[in-house]
Amino acid sequence: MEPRDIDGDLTEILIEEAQIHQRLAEMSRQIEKDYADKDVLLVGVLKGAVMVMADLARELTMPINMDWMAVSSYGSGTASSGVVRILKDLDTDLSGRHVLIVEDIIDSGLTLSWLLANLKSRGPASVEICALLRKPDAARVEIDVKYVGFDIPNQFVVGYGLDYAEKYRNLRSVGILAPHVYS
Ligand SMILES: O=P(O)(O)OC[C@H]1O[C@H](OP(=O)(O)OP(=O)(O)O)[C@H](O)[C@@H]1O
Ligand code: HPA
Ligand SMILES: [Mg+2]
Repeated sequence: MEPRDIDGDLTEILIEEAQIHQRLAEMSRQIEKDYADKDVLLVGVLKGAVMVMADLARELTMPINMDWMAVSSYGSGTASSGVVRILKDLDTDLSGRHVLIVEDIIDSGLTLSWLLANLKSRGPASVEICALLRKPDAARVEIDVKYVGFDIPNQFVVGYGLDYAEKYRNLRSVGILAPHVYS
């Protein structure tokens, strides 16, 4: 049987695994400084942020708490539906907590602007955002993001947690999905 090679579905590798880890290390040093005297709660946004959360959390040398929320707005397409649904809520009470949302990507910004407002309404001491990727040319809302890994072109990317129809999350690098896969 032919090997089923998912790399063949990419037109280009955008960010190699080593670059991701190097950047996450730099971001972690900044987070350690900024939260030197604070207990931080990392809130990972399922499912895309699983890889970022796992690697960022292990790179951080300070004590942290972790919790997860599942929201979905893309379903099995390549464009945001604009409607954010909570599929799983946090287990943690946010009152008085320093929350750092961990995301894989900010595309239109609709998911995070909704999530930010939702979490801020729960009485936390602070809420900031850490996102590995951001598409500046796709922004439909302005969001104040404290930690960003890479600004990328406005193309649909997969890998390192990011999916197309639930596939490609296990690629170690981030690449541009070939249009023939989804058109
Ligand atoms: O800035 P936006 O245009 O709102 O897009 C970003 C969001 O879309 C993706 O989630 P998705 O809905 O695909 O869920 P998933 O993480 O389970 O794949 C991604 O993980 C972000 O949460
Ligand atoms: O470019 C993307 N790829 C995968 N999932 C996404 N969710 C928002 N943008 C993207
Ligand atoms: Mg998705």
